[in-house]
Amino acid sequence: MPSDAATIEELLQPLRDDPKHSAVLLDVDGVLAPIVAQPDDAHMPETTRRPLIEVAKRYGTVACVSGRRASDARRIVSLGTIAYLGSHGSEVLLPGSIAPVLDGELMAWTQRVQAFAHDAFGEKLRRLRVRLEDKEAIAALHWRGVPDEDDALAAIEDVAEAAEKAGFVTHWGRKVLEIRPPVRIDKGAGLVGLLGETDLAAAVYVGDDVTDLDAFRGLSELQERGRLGYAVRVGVRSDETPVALEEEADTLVDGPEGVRGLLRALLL
Ligand SMILES: O=P(O)(O)OC[C@H]1O[C@H](O[C@H]2O[C@H](CO)[C@@H](O)[C@H](O)[C@H]2O)[C@H](O)[C@@H](O)[C@@H]1O
Repeated sequence: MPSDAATIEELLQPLRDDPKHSAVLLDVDGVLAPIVAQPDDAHMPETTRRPLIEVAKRYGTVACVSGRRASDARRIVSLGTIAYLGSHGSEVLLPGSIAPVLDGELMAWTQRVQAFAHDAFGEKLRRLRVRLEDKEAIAALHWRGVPDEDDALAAIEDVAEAAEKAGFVTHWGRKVLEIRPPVRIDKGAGLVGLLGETDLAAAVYVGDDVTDLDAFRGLSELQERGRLGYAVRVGVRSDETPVALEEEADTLVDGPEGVRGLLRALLL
């Protein structure tokens, strides 16, 4: 992160100068929706929804980019006029669409991923109160808030090792292990797919986790391709902030409250 960090208002000025040719790109969990123990309980507060509705009216492109299924991200954000990139950029749900466009290569793995996950999710993980999230081609094991997080993590590390041996790819997020197919899943590639044919003056991406680093790099790729002028990468600080996110972000804001402030700053 640059040491002579400008204020968020200053960093967002190029977007405010040309909102119709600017993109506002937002992660969901830990950014718009505060982190909670049960993924199904996540929601975006009304105090965030109000400025987001105004941002969606003013800016040319507004999209949520989530590790969740695109439809799940839209359920949480509950705004039909913006785009959703789900499953870490692999699914595209355009504004007003009923169903997402899915990545065929990824979806072809659903049965194999789910079979592995259900076998792995045995008596031991259940006793430790680990939760299994079914995202079709991706399976997620969550241990946030279980009675013994250390024991749960140790058991999940064993599952990760077995998953890698079985040919899957594992990815660690905020108190979650994802078991993924060995195909490219990348928020940056998703963004380049969504915006690669659009000429943008400026864009901001806001994220809180390792998977968001790919989105930061996606902005750089759009710049290198000459499709995007100015880019600002915003990290969302928490007690779980990955070091790499702090290093690669242009600036940091504090939690979903800080994101709300950023949305309001886009409307100044
Ligand atoms: O890319 P995101 O929109 O940030 O999605 C990342 C993961 O978010 C969810 O898990 C995280 O949030 C949960 C609810 O606050 C929390 O309980 C969990 O510990 C976090 O890892 C979601 O369940 C995952 O599928 C997403 O990949």
